Amino acid sequence: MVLESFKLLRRHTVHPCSSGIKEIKKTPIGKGHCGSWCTPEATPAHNVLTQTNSNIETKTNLQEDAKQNKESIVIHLQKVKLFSSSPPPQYISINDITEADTELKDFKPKSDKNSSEKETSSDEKSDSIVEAPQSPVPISPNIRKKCKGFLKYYSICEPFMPIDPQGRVYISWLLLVTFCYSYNAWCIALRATFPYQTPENTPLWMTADYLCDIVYLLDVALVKPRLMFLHDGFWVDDTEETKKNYKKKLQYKFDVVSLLPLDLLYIYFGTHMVILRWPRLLKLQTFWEFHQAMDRVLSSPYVVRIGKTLFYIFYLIHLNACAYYAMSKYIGLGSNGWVYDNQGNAYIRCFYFATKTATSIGKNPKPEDTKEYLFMTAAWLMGVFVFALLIGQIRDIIATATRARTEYRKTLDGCARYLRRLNMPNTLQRRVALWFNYTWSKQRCFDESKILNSLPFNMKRDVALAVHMSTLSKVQLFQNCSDSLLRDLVLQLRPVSFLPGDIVTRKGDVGHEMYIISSGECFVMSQDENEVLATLREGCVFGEISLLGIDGLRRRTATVRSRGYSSLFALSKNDLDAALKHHKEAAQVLRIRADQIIRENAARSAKQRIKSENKQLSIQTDSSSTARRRRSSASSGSLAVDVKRPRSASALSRRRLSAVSEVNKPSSRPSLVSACGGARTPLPKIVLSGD
Ligand SMILES: Nc1ncnc2c1ncn2[C@@H]1O[C@@H]2COP(=O)(O)O[C@H]2[C@H]1O
Repeated sequence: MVLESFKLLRRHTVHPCSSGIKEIKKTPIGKGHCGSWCTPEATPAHNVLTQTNSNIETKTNLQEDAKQNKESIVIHLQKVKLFSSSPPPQYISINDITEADTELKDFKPKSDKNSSEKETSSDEKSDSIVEAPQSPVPISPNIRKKCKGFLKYYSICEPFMPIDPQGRVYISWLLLVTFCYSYNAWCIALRATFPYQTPENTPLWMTADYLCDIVYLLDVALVKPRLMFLHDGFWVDDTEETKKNYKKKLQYKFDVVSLLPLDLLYIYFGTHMVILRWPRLLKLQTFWEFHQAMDRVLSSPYVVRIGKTLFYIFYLIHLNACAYYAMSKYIGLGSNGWVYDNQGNAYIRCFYFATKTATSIGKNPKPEDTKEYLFMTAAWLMGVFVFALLIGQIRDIIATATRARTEYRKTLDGCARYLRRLNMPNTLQRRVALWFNYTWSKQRCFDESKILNSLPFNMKRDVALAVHMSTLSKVQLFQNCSDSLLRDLVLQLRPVSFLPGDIVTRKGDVGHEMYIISSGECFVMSQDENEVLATLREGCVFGEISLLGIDGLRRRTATVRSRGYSSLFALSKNDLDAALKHHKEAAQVLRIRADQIIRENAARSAKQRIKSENKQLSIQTDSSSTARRRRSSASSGSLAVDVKRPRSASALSRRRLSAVSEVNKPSSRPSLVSACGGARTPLPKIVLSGD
């Protein structure tokens, strides 16, 4: 019996708050309406059988024998849900199991043979299928349909198609609703106060009004109820659920009230009572939603933020202008020096007055009675508090937009001031300024890690990988090693830049970092720095020999100079050691390359030593033979015949060689530019570059 119950439970997991088996039919199992992995069961409204493949059930305890103590047996079932919120572990008594059994029996006659087959097959599948994670952004229905051009906007008209809240179609719709909202916000106050609605143009105004109302209605009835939403980390795209979700929101109530047909009272009051349309102003949330969406989507959201703040400022001035006109009309147009004198364009004159009172105190028409004094006080207070706030907001937005540049300027100025105070040479000051300029133009920031630190580790790594991918893909060291080496190292790489001629590593220094060239070129210089041994380009690695400590070698084996402006990634010894500990193959590659370079350098210096020894030897032979000649000529006296002694062939060739080397020897240390011209591409086998 117990075993049977277990089998039963394995096949039909009863959700702890299951309300009835009949709801199975309602609940789509597996993929949702639009193919995403959000099942309505993940929403709070659904207390139905949980049959997702992702649920792993673990039986933890069977307390006693079921046959003997049927009612006291408690099976502790802990449901571990991988991809949805897990309810607290439940203790289901054997009664519950029996209930489940009966529910199943009730269910079986209704379902046909196929369905039971389906169940078994879905059971089998549940063991084998691994649930794919849902896309972090909802898959836009119009993208799925691959509609092109204007056709994709058609999807919004399909009544059963869920709408992606981040998609372009929805944002376009929000733009339309926001336009209608702005029309209402501006025109209701304008028409209610100024005499711009006349019997002749009333039909035009009313047509515009009702077109906007239609948009409002469509928004409440067709669009908002189909908006996908996030629940328990899943995008819910079941239209029943999206509808329920919308109805639960406060926004729904405001949207419905905003559609109140108070304008039916026109029949009683007349069409000039435009103020009856005030509920339309309650759709403010859509206006905000539009700006939020634009803020998310646009590459420079500062424009949207400034636009929104300007909208508020102008709207407040507009309301002030309407109030001023209404007040003037109430007191009597042109009846005293403060009120509007009914001259010129009424709206422009009143808007000008409202702008003046809101932004300045003094030099305004003097109020003459209590009402006017109250109006002016309110206008000024609004100017002082609200406008100051809004203008401050604009300043903040601009400051945020230019923060990185401001910080860069601050650092540069601080550094320049410091060098000037210490009377540092002008050339050094110029170099520092150049370095700042170059680093800023390349990286747009000085500390990359500061920006990325707020991200979770894996995301930070992905961002760093994406940013540096173009360079890292050219590093041969990473190409032959496992991907995880790249992932391990990418966050440890520190971007550094060098100016033309800058020394990156100096021969004989203790090595603390190795480098990967991101852009630019570097020269590996010979011992006397007269010759370029190798030209390293994008993707090349250098500075590793002293870090590997081969044969106890901890010092730099060569001086490396930046040829022009160059950007490198520096990797510290500790980070390299940590990475190589887990990536033996990379350690091997580096070691082989280092060995090869050491051997090449040793061979080269041995050759040079022999060459210089030979030179010295030939100089010595020459000088000794001259001395001998002098001695012999002195001994033979002036009458002695100067007989030339034949020289040995080796001495001759040595002399010729030394003559050649004298010709070839550069008169002075070559400049880097001349060295670039004759740059060799040495060690073709060992340079770790993409090309
Ligand atoms: N002949 C060479 N060809 C290419 N690279 C070299 C050569 N000699 C030295 N290097 C590189 O220059 C670096 C200088 O610092 P390291 O000795 O740490 O590591 C050295 C090598 O990576």
